[in-house]
Amino acid sequence: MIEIKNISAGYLNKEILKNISCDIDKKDFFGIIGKNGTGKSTLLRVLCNLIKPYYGNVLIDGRNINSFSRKEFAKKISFLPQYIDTSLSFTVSEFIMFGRYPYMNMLKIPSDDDYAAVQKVMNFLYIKNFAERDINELSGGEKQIVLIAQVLVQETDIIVFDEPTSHLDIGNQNDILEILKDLNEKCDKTVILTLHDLNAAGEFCSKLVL
Ligand SMILES: Nc1ncnc2c1ncn2[C@@H]1O[C@H](COP(=O)(O)OP(=O)(O)OP(=O)(O)O)[C@@H](O)[C@H]1O
Repeated sequence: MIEIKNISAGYLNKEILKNISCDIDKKDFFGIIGKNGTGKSTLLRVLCNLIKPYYGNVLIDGRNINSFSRKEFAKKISFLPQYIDTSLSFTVSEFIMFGRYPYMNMLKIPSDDDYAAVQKVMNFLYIKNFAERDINELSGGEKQIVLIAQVLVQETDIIVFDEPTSHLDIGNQNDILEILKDLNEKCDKTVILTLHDLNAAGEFCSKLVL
């Protein structure tokens, strides 16, 4: 259970979110919709502890998110931002492995468990055949699935996506949303996402906030 309590937040002294409260249940496929620039990404950043609110709190299972260590928090909640730089050259399996950072020791050498987790996610998303390809050679839709793989390999109960279907054609949008729905229904993940497609939001989300 996530409780967003009376959040006011923004950038420098520009307040974007004013007194926002809502509860997100463990089983929710929770959609956030709204016009451009209304603060959807800002709310996700607050939820993922990337920016501090001016006022208010976010609690996960009754615990204030400020009380988690970075690694502890990264095992609880994973986040796929709207824009992510994939310009550096990595193979798909190397790129997915970055998602295992909360489980690695100071030397950052992947363990057998880390390799097994990457394989498991690639099997789940049917992308094993991409494993050795350079991430920059993939199409937009293929890359999006690899980004989701990196989030999943973090093995958190809560996954947060900022517009996971933007820039995708309708077929790919649907495929991605079906994957997220499976994660929610079959793998018991709490899914929180922003969407612009109101039809898709209505079809897939169990709860929507505007
Ligand atoms: N890093 C930042 N520094 C300063 N202002 C920002 C920053 N990020 C966003 N903003 C401003 O905060 C407001 C809300 O932006 P935000 O990205 O949260 O909106 P959004 O609802 O997610 O928009 P969109 O649907 O276009 O992605 C906008 O006015 C934006 O210009």
